[in-house]
Amino acid sequence: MMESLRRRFSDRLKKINEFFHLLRKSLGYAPRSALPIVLGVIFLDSVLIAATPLALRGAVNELAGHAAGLALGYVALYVVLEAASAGGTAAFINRSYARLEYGVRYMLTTQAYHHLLDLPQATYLTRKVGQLTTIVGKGLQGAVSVQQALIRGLLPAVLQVLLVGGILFGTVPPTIAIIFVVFVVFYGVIFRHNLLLIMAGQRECVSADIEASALATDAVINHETIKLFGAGTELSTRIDAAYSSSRDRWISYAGMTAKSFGQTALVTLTCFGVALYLTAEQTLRGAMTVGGFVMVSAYFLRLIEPIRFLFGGVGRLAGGLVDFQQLLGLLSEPVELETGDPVLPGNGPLTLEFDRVAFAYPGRENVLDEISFKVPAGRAVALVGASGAGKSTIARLIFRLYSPDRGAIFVDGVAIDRFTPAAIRAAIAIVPQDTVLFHDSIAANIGFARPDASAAEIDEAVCLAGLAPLIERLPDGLETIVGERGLKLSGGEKQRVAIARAILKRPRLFVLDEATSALDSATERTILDNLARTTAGVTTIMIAHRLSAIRAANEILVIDHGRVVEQGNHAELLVRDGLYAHMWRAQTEHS
Ligand SMILES: Nc1ncnc2c1ncn2[C@@H]1O[C@H](COP(=O)(O)OP(=O)(O)OP(=O)(O)O)[C@@H](O)[C@H]1O
Repeated sequence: MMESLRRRFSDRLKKINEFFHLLRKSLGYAPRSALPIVLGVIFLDSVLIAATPLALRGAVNELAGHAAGLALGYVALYVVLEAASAGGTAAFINRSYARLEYGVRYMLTTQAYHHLLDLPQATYLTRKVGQLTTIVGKGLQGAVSVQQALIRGLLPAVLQVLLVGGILFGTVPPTIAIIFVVFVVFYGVIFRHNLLLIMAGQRECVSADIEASALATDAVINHETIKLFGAGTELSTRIDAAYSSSRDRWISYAGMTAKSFGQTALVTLTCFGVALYLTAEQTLRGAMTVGGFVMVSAYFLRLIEPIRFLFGGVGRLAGGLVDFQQLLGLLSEPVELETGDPVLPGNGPLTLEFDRVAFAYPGRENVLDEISFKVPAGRAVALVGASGAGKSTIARLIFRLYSPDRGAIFVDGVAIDRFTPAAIRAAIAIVPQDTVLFHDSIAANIGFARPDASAAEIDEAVCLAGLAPLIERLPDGLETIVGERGLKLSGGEKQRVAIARAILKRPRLFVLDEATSALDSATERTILDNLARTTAGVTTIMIAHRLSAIRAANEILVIDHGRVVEQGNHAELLVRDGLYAHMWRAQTEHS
């Protein structure tokens, strides 16, 4: 019994701590200059609101006593206080609050997107893009709701409760002031209880939302594949199911908030009724003035407003906290480490060395097993082998998208983990196996490799990549927009954009991962000749299935099950009559 009480108490304490932690975090995103101004104006507004019923009481009492001069003075004061609060401070709060809110939106959006871009590759392989963007969008809105509920709901309510409480204790009989305290305490207890319950309900709704929108975004991204496989109906059914589960959860959540709203309305009305009854009774007995009655009723009515805002805001606050919590979770995921030297020394072609490198993707068997090889500066080395042998994985390790589990990789004799990933990536260019382009112009997609490149340099890269005939044919030339992920270009055209981009970068190490696999033989020959000229003197790693594309390499490494099983130039490997010779015969015999 004691143990279960202790556990319940510590659970509660944990939840309350978590709640305050989130509140503190959300305030952390408020611009420093805006927050004190907003808080100052809210304080002033609360003082005005608390003082107004006092002036009203004075006006009613003096009117009842027919003291014309004093009565008019109180009426004037009442009007001025009302106008100052309703017109002046309220407008100023809106204006200064906008600076705060948009400041938070800016800080959080930019921080969230910088963070997403800095997350390691592995994170993207386990999450859907729609999931990440929904978390950012909802989290941002959540932080704004939390701030709003706090700064425009909770804070004025607390300030007014304190001020009104103080005034009531000084001006009306204690029984009435005690009703007020009972009201605030009941209110507080229900508020806290409901907030925790509603947060739990919201959490379920939000995760259903994120799941549904991740599924829908994934479907939209893959719309072409869905059409090609006639899977539209199946996907629509799954999207329907996901959204209907989210709808059902939101409906039951709305029931929960309505119940909480009902409870608080009951407490408010009961306390209001009892307080007015007691005040009326005291007034009839002559213990209070009519002005005092009007004042008490004005205080309760005035308190109902911020309190209603607060209650109406419980759902928003709870929802905001849950969404914001999800975003904070994402923001706390570790980013790629940027420790190490930010620049690679020298500027010539790099030497590259793999020394007994072993690597496995998380939860998978070893892909690379004790791989060792060396590429001297300015030489071209080809990696060949069966599909899934681990060739692209070697490229990913060079780019530091992953780190070896054992062994080490060196550039110019220095271990690559001595440099930041950005430093390594700045020195290398890749033509990847699958080219994905930005929804932008061809020029922008090529220039992306080197934003300071001149138009003449982009034109040169376009020619070397064999893109010139295409550009001439297109009405908008280099300014042609390539569509979502480059969908308006053919596979071979996209690949040539990627080649132009890599050429423009003028790297110290080229990685060509199936760089010409989507091209016809004649175009491949021309581009390979151009590439040979461009990469002459630059260290190059070529990965290819079509052996004709790499036969000129200085050295060819045959990879099998994550190991280098043969090594030599084309002629040497043919003489050796091993796996390479077998692959070569298989390809030439069929052509
Ligand atoms: N992100 C990943 N997570 C888990 N396993 C992966 C991941 N990427 C690749 N693999 C697995 O690692 C192995 C090697 O993949 P890799 O892409 O290096 O092969 P490859 O030799 O380049 O193949 P291909 O010639 O078909 O491109 C494959 O079995 C693949 O399924």
